[in-house]
Amino acid sequence: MSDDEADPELLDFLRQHFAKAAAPEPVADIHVLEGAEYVYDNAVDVALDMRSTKAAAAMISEQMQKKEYSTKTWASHELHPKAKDESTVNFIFTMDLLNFSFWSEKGEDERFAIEYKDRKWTGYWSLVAALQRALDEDIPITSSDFWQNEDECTEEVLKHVFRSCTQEEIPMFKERMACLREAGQVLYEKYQCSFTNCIVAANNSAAALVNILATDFPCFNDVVRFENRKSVRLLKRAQICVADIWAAFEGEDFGKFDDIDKITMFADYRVPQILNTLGCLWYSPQLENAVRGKKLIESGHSWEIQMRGCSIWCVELIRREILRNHPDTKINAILIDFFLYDTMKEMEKAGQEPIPHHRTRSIWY
Ligand SMILES: Nc1nc2c(c(CN[C@H]3C=C[C@H](O)[C@@H]3O)cn2[C@@H]2O[C@H](COP(=O)(O)O)[C@@H](O)[C@H]2O)c(=O)[nH]1
Repeated sequence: MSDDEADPELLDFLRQHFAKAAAPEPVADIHVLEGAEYVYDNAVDVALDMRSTKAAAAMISEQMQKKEYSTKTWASHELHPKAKDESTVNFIFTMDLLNFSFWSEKGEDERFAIEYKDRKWTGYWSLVAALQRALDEDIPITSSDFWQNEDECTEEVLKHVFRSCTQEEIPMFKERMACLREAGQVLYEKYQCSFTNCIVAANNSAAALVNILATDFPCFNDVVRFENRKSVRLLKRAQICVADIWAAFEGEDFGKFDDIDKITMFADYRVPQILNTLGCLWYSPQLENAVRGKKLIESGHSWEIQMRGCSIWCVELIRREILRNHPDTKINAILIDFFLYDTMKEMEKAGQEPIPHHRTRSIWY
C-alpha cells in the first residue's frame, strides 16, 4: 500500500472519531434547489422555455449514452490527476479553492495562458495546468502546510506558479492567494491540516461536506441576496469540489457519498451560456443586450442571480425529464452539468459561440 493510500482501519477509526467530534447538525439538505426555484418563480429578466428544455433533455440523454459519459470521463481529461489516493484529494481541493473567474477581454493570443507540456492552456484548464506544472517543479502547491508558510509560500513563488506565457497575468491573483491562506488556516485550526479529515467528518454525506465547506471556509460560502428579500445559497465551488472528488474516485473510497444526487448544477458562467444557446434559457432584451455587449454585470446584481438560479432550476428540470423517460438512469445533475460544460468548451474551440457568456468578476465561480 503506498503511503498515500488510506488504511481502511485508520479511515474507520477517523470516521468514528470525527463523526462524533465535528458532525454538523443532521444535514437534511444543502438548500440550493429551493433557492433556485424561488429565483425562477420570481425572475423577470430570465425565463425557461419548456419545449426547448424537454428537447435538451432528449439530446443530452442520447449524447451521454453515445459518449458513454460517466464518472470515468473525469479522469479521462488529459490534465486531471489519475491516482486514486490522497494526493488527488488534495489536488482537487486546491483546484476548487481557485476554480473561478478565468475569463478575459483580451483576444485568444493575448489572454492569460499557461504553457505546460508544450501547449497553451486557457480558462479552467490553465488552472489545472498551473497546478500540475508546479508539482512537476517540486513546489508543494497542494499542501496546506505550504500555503500557511509565509516564508516558503511567498507572493513571488505564487506569481511563479501562475506565471503566464502572455502579457496578461491570472485574473484575481490576490484573491486566489487569500483563498489559499484562509483555507490553510482553517485546515490547521479545525482539521489537522488535512482536507481528507473534512471528508471523514462528512461521514459519506455529500450534503454534509458541502455544508462543511460553506460553513467553515468563507471563500466557499457562495450565498446571494435576491432582490433584497431572499437569501439564496448557490454554493458553486463547494458543490463542484464534492462532485470532482466523487467523479475522480468513481463513487468509491474518498468519493463514496450516499446522497450524491443532492448536488445540483454548478452555477458558473459557461452552463448558462449553453442553456441559452439551446433555447432553454431566455433573456429579456436589456439583459440580452448586456450579455451580447459583454457588459460587466456586478456580482450580486439581480440579472446575475437570475441567470445562475434559473440555470440550476433548468438543469433540475432536465434531470427530472431524463429520469421520467429512463427510470433506471445513472444520470444526475453533476453528469449533466459536466457534459454541458464540456460541450460548451468544444463549441468555443470550434469558434461556435452564438452568444458570449456573461461577464461577472467574482471569486464565487
Ligand atoms: N458548471 C461547471 N462549471 C465549470 C466546470 C469546470 C470544469 N470541470 C471539469 C470537470 C469535469 C468536467 O467534465 C470538466 O471537464 C469549470 N467550470 C467553471 O467554468 C468557468 C471556467 O470556464 P472557462 O474559463 O471557459 O474554462 C469557471 O467559472 C469554472 O469554475 C464544470 O464542469 N461545470
